[in-house]
Amino acid sequence: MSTILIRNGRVIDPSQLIDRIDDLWIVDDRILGIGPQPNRHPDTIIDATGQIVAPGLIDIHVHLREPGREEDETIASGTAAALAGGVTSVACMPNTEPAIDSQAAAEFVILQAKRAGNANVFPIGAITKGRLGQELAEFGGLVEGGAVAFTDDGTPVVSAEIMRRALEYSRMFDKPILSHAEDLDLTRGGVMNEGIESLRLGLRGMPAIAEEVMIYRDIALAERTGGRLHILHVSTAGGVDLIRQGKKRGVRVTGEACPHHFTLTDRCLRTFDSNFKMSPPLRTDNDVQAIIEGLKDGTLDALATDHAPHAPEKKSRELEHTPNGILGLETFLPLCVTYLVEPGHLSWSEMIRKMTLVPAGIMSLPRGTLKANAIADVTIIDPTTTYTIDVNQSRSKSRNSPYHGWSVRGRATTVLVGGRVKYQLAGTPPPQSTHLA
Ligand SMILES: NC(=O)N[C@@H](CC(=O)O)C(=O)O
Repeated sequence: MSTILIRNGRVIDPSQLIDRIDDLWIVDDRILGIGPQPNRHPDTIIDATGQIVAPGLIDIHVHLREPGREEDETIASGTAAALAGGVTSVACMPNTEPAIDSQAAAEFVILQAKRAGNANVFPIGAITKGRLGQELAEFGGLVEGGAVAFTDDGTPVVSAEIMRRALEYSRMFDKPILSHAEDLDLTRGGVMNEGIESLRLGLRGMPAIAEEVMIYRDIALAERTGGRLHILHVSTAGGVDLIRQGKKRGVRVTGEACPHHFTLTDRCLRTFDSNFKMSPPLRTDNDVQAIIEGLKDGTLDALATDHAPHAPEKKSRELEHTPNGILGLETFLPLCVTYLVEPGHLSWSEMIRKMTLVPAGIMSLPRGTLKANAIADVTIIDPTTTYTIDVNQSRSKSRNSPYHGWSVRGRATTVLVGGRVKYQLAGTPPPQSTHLA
């Protein structure tokens, strides 16, 4: 038996409404409890004075690229990047090659994650076979193989009929359908948001309405079927409002926001830098404000990254030919601290809730809490440290971050997965053994 005491940190656990200076005790792979534990003696002590002790962060929108695109990322490299960002669990997207659309494919992901031994990985299954939008995938087999949700992310489900069936069928498994909300006719050929900036730059735009019509459709289908719908990477003011209205009507809909959609705008494209190209695209100041409002009033339930690594040779093509997407895992926490907590939009507890308890709830992951007997995934955060993001230090195989050189605040210093220290930021004092050498 091994007992770890994480001493004197500011323990923030939204699942128990805890935010106080206290000790956290771990025995083997489980949480023992918060506060004094009579007759217990730690084998190891981690001093968390001045730091925040939170449930391990969860990112439910991650592209790990394996199988098939190992030049961009592998399950090992992506989960190493997760740990360096304080993320102990990721749910990974099925737009791999081949797509994760079968029990065997889901099992492969779980096996590779076990081999890597970094963060926990929960695979997400495709809605349609091969993500081709034609025929539903075998949800039962996928669930059997460990899939926690379904999506064709990267592309929308074009057919409303198939989306309706997916929402109906998923009820049998109580798993959410994740919507990549995009009307492909409206976005065809676009490389950025459609608006005054695309006009100035002479670049083909993707209008906000392309996202909004699909969010509208999918909420209507969820309302009709009673299925559970989660809207991925919400980027538009109109989208936030549709989710808000849907929730008011009692539709089972949740939404997520990614850091790039509340820290950047389409003005960034003036540089023609491909690291500002992603799907959905960066929008306007008005949309950024709406996303922040949505996070504040609970319309946007979760924070997630849409970590989308692409190898340098792909991201160095001209804007029109470069793939969509940017890295997210290592910059997730500092961007949320710097742009949500520091300006006072969210409290620490509210932010951590959207990175732990809520995403765990959306995908029914047995994670996201420091309750006694829970799996001991813990992220220790230095809330005041400022540092400069250096993409060349990334554990990802790719380098496509628009945040290189940015000065940010807040960083994970020690990360435990299943009661084991899996990551320590360089310069962090190692855990102290209480036994004589
Ligand atoms: N979000 C992105 O910009 N890219 C995603 C897929 C997607 O387009 O959603 C990717 O897989 O690269």
